Parts: sequence; C-alpha cells; structure tokens
Amino acid sequence: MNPFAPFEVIVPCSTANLGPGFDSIGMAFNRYLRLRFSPSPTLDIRVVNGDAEDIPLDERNLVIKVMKQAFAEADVPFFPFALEIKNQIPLARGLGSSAAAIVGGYVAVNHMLGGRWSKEELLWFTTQWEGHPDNVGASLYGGVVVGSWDGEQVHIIPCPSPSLPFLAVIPEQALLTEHARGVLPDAYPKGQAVLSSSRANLLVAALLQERWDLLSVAMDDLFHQPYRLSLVPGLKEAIAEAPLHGAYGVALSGAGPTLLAICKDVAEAKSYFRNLYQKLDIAVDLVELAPCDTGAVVQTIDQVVHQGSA
Ligand SMILES: Nc1ncnc2c1ncn2[C@@H]1O[C@H](COP(=O)(O)OP(=O)(O)O)[C@@H](O)[C@H]1O
Ligand SMILES: N[C@@H](CCOP(=O)(O)O)C(=O)O
Repeated sequence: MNPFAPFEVIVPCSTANLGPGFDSIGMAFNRYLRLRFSPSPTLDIRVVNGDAEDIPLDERNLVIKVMKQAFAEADVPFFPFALEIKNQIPLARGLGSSAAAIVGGYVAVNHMLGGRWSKEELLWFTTQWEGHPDNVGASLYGGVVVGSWDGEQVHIIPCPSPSLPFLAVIPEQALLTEHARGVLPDAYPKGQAVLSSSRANLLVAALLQERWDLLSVAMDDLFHQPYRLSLVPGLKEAIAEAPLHGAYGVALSGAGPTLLAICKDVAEAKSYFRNLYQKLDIAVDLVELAPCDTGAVVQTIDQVVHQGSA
C-alpha cells in the first residue's frame, strides 16, 4: 500500500458547444464531482451520495480506468486506495459527467505523484481520452474555454464567464453521448459549414463584447443540433420560442438531452420551459446554474491546491 495523506478532488460540471462551438467551446458551472481518496490495502469504491447509482464500483469504473491509464503514462504501478464518490452532476444528461470523471482521475493521479504534470499536460491527456477539449477544458480551467484539438495538439484559451443567469432544463431520460455522436454526419455541405462556423465566430465575439442581443442568432447551430432533434423532444420548439420567453439564447447542452438557456428573465424562462415539457409529458428538473471560474482543485486537510503549474 502506498502511503498518501487523504485528499479530495473537486471538479465542476460543464456545458459544451453553446450551439455552434461544437467540440470547441465549454463552460464550467457550480455542480461538482467530489472524489475523496484515502489509503487502503484494497480498492474500495463507495458512492456516498448523489447521482452515481448506476456506476460500477470496481475496476470498470471510469475514474479507475482513467487512473490506471494515468499511472501507466507515468510508468508507475497502480496501487489500491479507498475512493468515496459524491456526485452532483447528473449522468448522461449533457453536463459533462464523464469529462469530470476523466479530469478527476488525472488530477488525482497527478496529486498522488507529487504534481509531475503541468495543467497543459493534464489538458492533453484528458482531451485525448475524451476526444474533444470542450468539457475537459472547462472542468480543468473553469470559466468559458475556447479550444481546438486536431488529434495531436490541443489549444485552449480560457475566457471570463458571462455574468448572466443560466438555466439548465434537465430531462429525466438519459442520453449517452456516444449515441448522440453516432447520429452526426461525416461531412457537411460547404454553405452549411460556412454558416455554422460564422455563427461560432459571432458567438465568441458576442460573449467577449457582451452583445447578449446577438446570442439567439450566434447560438443557432448547424453542426449538430439539427441531427439530434429526434433524440431530444422539445429542442426544436425551444430554439424557436425560448428567445421570446426570457432567454437571450438556448442550446443543447453538450450532446443533450439537457437544454441550456442563457437568460434575461430567468422566472419567465422557467415558466416557458415548465409549460413546454408539461405539454410534451416529459419530467424535467429546472436548475439555475452559476458559472464556476475555478477549475478542478485538490483539497487536503488544510489547503486548496489549484491544479497544474500555470
Ligand atoms: N463519477 C463517475 N464515476 C464513474 N463513471 C462515471 C462518472 N460520471 C460519469 N461516468 C460514466 O460516464 C457515463 C456518462 O457519460 P456520457 O454519456 O459522456 O454523458 P455526460 O458526460 O454528458 O454525462 C456514465 O454512464 C458513466 O458510465
Ligand atoms: N461536443 C460534444 C460534447 C459532449 O458533451 P456531453 O456532456 O454530452 O458528454 C458533443 O456535442 O458531442
């Protein structure tokens, strides 16, 4: 058994895409995955509370798979420990639960190994695992991130979060990201790609210049949302109607089925979404979220350690 002082990794959830920023833009919010590690002679995984009832409590657990890979990258043999999972991030709803687990696993190994990896290296490892930098970038850095990954190199620019109310509309039915990526085309007609890319550019400029009036146009996407409409009841109506009912803009959160509304009047938006999903006979949680501007942290008994050297 390798001795280490007990510690906790705290990782924020994330939304990805914000519409046309597909696989590129992410944003962190104040719902967290907490992983508490302590020494143990055997691998002992417990879910203390929260949304993690369906996850395996053995070596098939995503956090453990990621940690084994991280130890292998570091050329250090894996050793057992006790892990308590407290999870506020709903699973398979488009709020980056898997990215949080991946970031949490790498950050934990980095801490156990004395912080050998920089933040950029942690971003590279976690992006390679997830296949896109939007969720892992947000969970690692916090705030809004704009990034790019070509399969070899990853670049992320963290930007400030908008000071606006955010509303997550979280349906009870799960949707695995793998399934929602499977419905996307392999190629796009030029006009469609150019228009969607121009909206992504407009979105970044609108966020930086606080041009909230442009969000409904700038969040209109042609890369993924049209193909996911059939998997997400309510998405089509919400895109057309929510900007008339308290939202500056609305998008599918990640691969869905959660919708994320950036609000000018959160009470009006809540009332709109409540009515919409009542008509569709789908149970939803309406959750107000606040931006999380710090990414993953490690907390020991007496200190908070921000991850990776800058
Ligand atoms: N805390 C966790 N511990 C272990 N596995 C997790 C954890 N969080 C998520 N997962 C795994 O990730 C899956 C969901 O990932 P995904 O389909 O990408 O959805 P999302 O990331 O949008 O929540 C879960 O079904 C589970 O297998
Ligand atoms: N860009 C990805 C984001 C997936 O996010 P998740 O939270 O649903 O895993 C995509 O749109 O597929």
